[in-house]
Amino acid sequence: MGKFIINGGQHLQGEVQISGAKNAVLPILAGTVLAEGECTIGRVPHLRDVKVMQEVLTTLGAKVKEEEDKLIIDNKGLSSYEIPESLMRKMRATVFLMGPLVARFGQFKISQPGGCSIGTRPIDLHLKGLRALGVEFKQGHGFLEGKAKKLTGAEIHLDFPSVGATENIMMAATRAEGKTLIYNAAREPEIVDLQNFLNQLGANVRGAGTDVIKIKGVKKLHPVEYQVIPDRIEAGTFLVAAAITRGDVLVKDVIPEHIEAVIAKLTEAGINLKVDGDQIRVIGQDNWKGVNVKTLPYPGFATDMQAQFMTFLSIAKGTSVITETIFENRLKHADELRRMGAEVKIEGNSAIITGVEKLSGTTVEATDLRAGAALVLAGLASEGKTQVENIYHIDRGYEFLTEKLSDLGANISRKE
Ligand SMILES: CC(=O)N[C@H]1[C@@H](OP(=O)(O)OP(=O)(O)OC[C@H]2O[C@@H](n3ccc(=O)[nH]c3=O)[C@H](O)[C@@H]2O)O[C@H](CO)[C@@H](O)[C@@H]1O
Ligand SMILES: C=C(OP(=O)(O)O)C(=O)O
Repeated sequence: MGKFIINGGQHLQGEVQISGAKNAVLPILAGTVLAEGECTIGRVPHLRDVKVMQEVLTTLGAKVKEEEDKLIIDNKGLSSYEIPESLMRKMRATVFLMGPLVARFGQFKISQPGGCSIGTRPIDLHLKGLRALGVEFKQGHGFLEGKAKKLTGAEIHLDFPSVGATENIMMAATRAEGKTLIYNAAREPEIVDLQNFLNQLGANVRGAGTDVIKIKGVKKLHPVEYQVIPDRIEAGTFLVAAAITRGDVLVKDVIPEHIEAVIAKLTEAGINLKVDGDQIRVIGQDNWKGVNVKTLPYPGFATDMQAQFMTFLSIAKGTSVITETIFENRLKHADELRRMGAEVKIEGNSAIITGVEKLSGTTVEATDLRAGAALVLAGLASEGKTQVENIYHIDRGYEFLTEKLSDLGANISRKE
């Protein structure tokens, strides 16, 4: 298993280009199943999760070709609606295929996805929504089958604005007869991106970005070329990397409105940010102050930026409180940051952070994707050598991370 070796202390300088969004591309790739023919998806990041989705589509019978940052997916010959357990295990995002498969084949078979280190992550809201559209489920030992003789539009009230449930229901409803209304829908930018993609396929989806999404079912969808949005979490991570190393970095190809909550918190901490179109420049300085952060559904502060902020706040002046409200077990990075000298106390779903002057390099372990990113940031900011282990988690969500950081002057290398 690979590790990163980081010799901290460099001030990052230069420009960095943000890649396509992992959380946008995964449902969109699943959504290509809806259209019989060849879809070309652009700005696809080279990530482990994307590879797994490619493998899943190929297993279902699609022909997938890679051309630089494009994936060309020919779904004409799709012959299977069953995802093998070995692939389901590799990635939770395979659940996004429930909606598209039931819309195309009237059925699917997947293995029941488990939780992961950040929480139990049930899929009850996905199932509730699909059931309302007419899907009947059979759950067996380790598998979950869904079948619908016919999909019919329905009014669905989500108990929580789940991103994945909203996406699955949207995709299934594109081919349902009549109108579907999703109330308390998730409002994340990736939902808007999925709506734009589906509408280009010929679907009739309105309201993404608000908490009510309306879908009028259509008979047929056709293949398209589509480019996914830039990754707001990767962008946020680079903003923190620049600030924490007291650097001067221009983050390019970002949609600033997508990370307003992150920009607001960095600004409140005293970091100097200049937003200009689709670029954000961070001019780091020596001191910044602690701030309180509470993770919330969009447009609140993203849970996927929480770990990176814990690193940032661990060397801020004063005390900060981070409250994680989305996932029940997403503060594990605190243990690893403590090993690097951070002072973090966990109380329930909150982390109380007393800023220290500096962190010191040591060997730490990435427990999940963003925890891993937080440890890389800690390594960049700390004195001495940091070894981040289990970086396969980080490979799920950051394209060319060592290359991008090295180009900014970081001393980071990868050992397999
Ligand atoms: C691939 C992708 O897009 N992943 C993102 C997506 O995950 P994901 O779609 O899994 O996140 P959800 O919004 O569904 O989950 C949020 C909360 O709702 C709970 N829940 C969800 C579904 C359900 O049926 N029942 C239920 O109880 C979850 O356990 C969690 O506590 O949104 C999360 C929240 O912004 C992000 O952290 C993930 O990076
Ligand atoms: C939790 C994340 O992703 P996933 O839902 O794919 O596990 C993430 O991107 O931080």
